Amino acid sequence: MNKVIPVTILTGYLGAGKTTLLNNLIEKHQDKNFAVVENEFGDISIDDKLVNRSSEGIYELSNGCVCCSLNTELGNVLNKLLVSKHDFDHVLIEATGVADPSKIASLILQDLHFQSVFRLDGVICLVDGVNFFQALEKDDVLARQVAYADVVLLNKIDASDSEELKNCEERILSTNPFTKVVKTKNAETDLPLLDIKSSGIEKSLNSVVTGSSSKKHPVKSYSFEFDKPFDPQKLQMWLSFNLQMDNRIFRAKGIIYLSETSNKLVLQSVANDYIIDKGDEWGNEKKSSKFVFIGKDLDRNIIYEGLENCLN
Ligand SMILES: Nc1nc2c(ncn2[C@@H]2O[C@H](COP(=O)(O)OP(=O)(O)OP(=O)(O)O)[C@@H](O)[C@H]2O)c(=O)[nH]1
Repeated sequence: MNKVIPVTILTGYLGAGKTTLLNNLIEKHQDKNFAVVENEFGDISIDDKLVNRSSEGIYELSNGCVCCSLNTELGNVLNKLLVSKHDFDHVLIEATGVADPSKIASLILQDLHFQSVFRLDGVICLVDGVNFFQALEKDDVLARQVAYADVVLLNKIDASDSEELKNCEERILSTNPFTKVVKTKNAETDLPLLDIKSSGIEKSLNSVVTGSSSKKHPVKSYSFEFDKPFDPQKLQMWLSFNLQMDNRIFRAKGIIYLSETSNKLVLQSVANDYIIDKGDEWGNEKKSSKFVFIGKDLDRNIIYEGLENCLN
């Protein structure tokens, strides 16, 4: 297998509708050969389509998909899939109801071996429109799941009233202003959820209001824009310190403007890792850097001043 395989992570709190979405995606994309990685085999209601159980613990389905359980570390499971005889062109990982998706995402983004085989396509978070706020109060996990999501499906709209849904949507967007929120029943949507990487950080950052912040909850997001170019060394040091050593920022995205290059640089950070990739050429576009940071106990002014000190 020598093509780069997209990986989609499905997250969401217990019972939010992840399995429902997984089944929808498999049904809708008959052309794809999925490798589905689940926490526990049996979660997914596709048993009737099973045709055989291979010795490596990978289940082959009649539609060409394979399915295996996340019974050991994800790295081992992915390696097992890669060395298996099975051919697949997209990986769907259903993360456990209480998982922190950043751990999964950072394995794909940072592991040198996996980097060359997989690319993180997107993180889709299922939110239960009926009990979102109760789940939020229990712990940080749901806020983290929302913070990492490229798309949030605000599900079970049939069972929740419009006022409640409006509050949920506001809260989701104030936690993560660059996510896309789609209201769904049975996790059904026409919005493309796979191969969404191309929709880009840039577009999402452009829609973020500069300097926005959420209101009275611990997970906040702040966005910043700078017209002057950055000094690459200074910025690298600031990013290493704040993203790798300090645990308060748990998600960051950005477009970086350096005077040395005619291309944009794209920053992606999950958990304590970050990567900077070459983006499109600036062309005639007005050059500026844009960042969004999501995390807990963040101080907007300190971040702003820290970044300002890294300008040329
Ligand atoms: N009313 C309603 N029920 C839904 C909707 N979507 C899913 N459900 C139901 O909610 C229950 C949980 O859905 P799942 O898809 O299993 O949720 P999950 O996130 O995979 O659950 P866990 O794996 O236990 O965390 C099932 O009974 C679904 O049929 C919806 O939009 N409206």
